Order: sequence, then C-alpha cells, then structure tokens
Amino acid sequence: MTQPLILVISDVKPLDGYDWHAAPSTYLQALIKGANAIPVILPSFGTEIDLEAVLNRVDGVLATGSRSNVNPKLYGQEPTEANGPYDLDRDATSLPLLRLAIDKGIPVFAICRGMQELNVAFGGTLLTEIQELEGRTDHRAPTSGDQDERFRIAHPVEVKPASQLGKAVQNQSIEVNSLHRQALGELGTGLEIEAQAADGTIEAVSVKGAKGFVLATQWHPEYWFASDGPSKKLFSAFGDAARHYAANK
Ligand SMILES: N[C@@H](CCC(=O)NCCCC(=O)O)C(=O)O
Repeated sequence: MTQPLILVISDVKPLDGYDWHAAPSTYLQALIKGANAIPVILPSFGTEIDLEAVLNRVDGVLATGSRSNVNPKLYGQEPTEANGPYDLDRDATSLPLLRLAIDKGIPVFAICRGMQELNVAFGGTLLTEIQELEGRTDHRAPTSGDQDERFRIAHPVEVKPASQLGKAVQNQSIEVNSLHRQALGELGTGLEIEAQAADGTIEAVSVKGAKGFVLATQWHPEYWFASDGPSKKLFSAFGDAARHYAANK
C-alpha cells in the first residue's frame, strides 16, 4: 500500500538566533502511524515558493495548530499586543496554500489554528478571547507543564449527522481536548459547520462541494490518535483520502 506524501504547514519561530520553520512532532507521528503517510514540512516562505509546483508533488495538506494567532488584518480587524503572538510568514503561506489545495481537490485536514486559517482563507472572521465573551466557556488549555494534562479531554462536541465528520467518527457526540482562545466567527464562503460545543463554539467545519476530502477541527486529534477512537478514525480517514488521491491523480 503506497504511503502518500502529506505537506505539513510550518510555524516560523526564533531559536538560537535563527528563524526555524518547524512543526510539532505530534502531528508528524499521527501522520506516520495514524494515517500511514509520509509528512513533508513546508517552510513558510509564502509565495516565494511556487505553491502550485509543491502541491503537484503531494497527496494531502495538514494545517497544524499553533499558539500564534492569524493576523486580524486578514479578516478586517486590527492586531493588538494582547491578541498576539502572530506569525505573518505562516499566514502568508497557509492561506493561499489551503485555497489552492482545495481548488485542486487535494485532501486537507486543518487542526485548531489550521481551521481558523481555513475560515479566514475563505473570507470568514475569528472571535478572540472567547473566554471573555458572554455565554462562552473557557476553551484554553489547563495551566500545566505537563503536555498530557494540557491536551486532556475537556468537553463533548455534538457532531452533525450525515456530515463528513460524522461519517468518519461514526458517532454524534465525541469528547475532545481544547487549547484555544479564538474561535470561528462569521463563516467563510462555502464552509459548513460539522460540530459544535455546548456553548455554540464551532468545533469542526467542512467545505461544501469540495472536490476532495476537507475537514477541519478546533480540537487536537493528533495528540491522542494512538489511543482515542475518534482521533484514530480521523487520521485513518485522512490517510485513506490521500491514498485515493495519489492513486487517481
Ligand atoms: N492560537 C489560536 C489557535 C489555537 C491552537 O492552534 N492551539 C494549539 C496550541 C498548542 C499548545 O498550546 O501547545 C487560538 O488560541 O485560538
């Protein structure tokens, strides 16, 4: 069985006096063992890299989570110190990459910041510091130095029946982790809600009429892919979609 190549969007972070283009190992492990795929990290140089040329060589795109926020200027608002940090290089890469991949029918899985990028890429907006909004609960990670604790299961989400997510996880209510202070506001063009939390926070979306597999989750299935049923099913479904794309492109 062929192992599809999955492009992984990178963050740009300073370390030892350099800028590093990097992605957390948890996403890479989930692709290798959960999707039976080969991850390929794309440096975030925006359109300095011919993104179409890169996409012609891969079978899927994974947009990871990140502690940085999408630049509010990209959805008509002003950046502030409080609502950072930002990663302009990642934004300049992920938004055009996601639009192009979906237009070409390349399977896309977008997680947390990745789902927020997808929404902004299609003209939507984001809410910020949602824990301060009337009627919203706190969706931030627990304050802990232990990653398992930070990524612990936090709340249920209700999955829309007959949705792409519903077909993948075979359940209408699943328990998810939660590590975010932003959420989708106005939906981008063509995006459809696939799951919501009890406080109305959008937890998963797809793209109506997409040529290929497109799924985005606000939670982090990569972290518990080896032990959590729905997480395992999501990465397996993504890997199958990428294999199908590779076999038929
Ligand atoms: N910054 C955005 C997106 C949240 C996100 O991708 N969280 C993953 C962070 C992983 C970690 O904290 O280790 C938001 O806050 O909504």
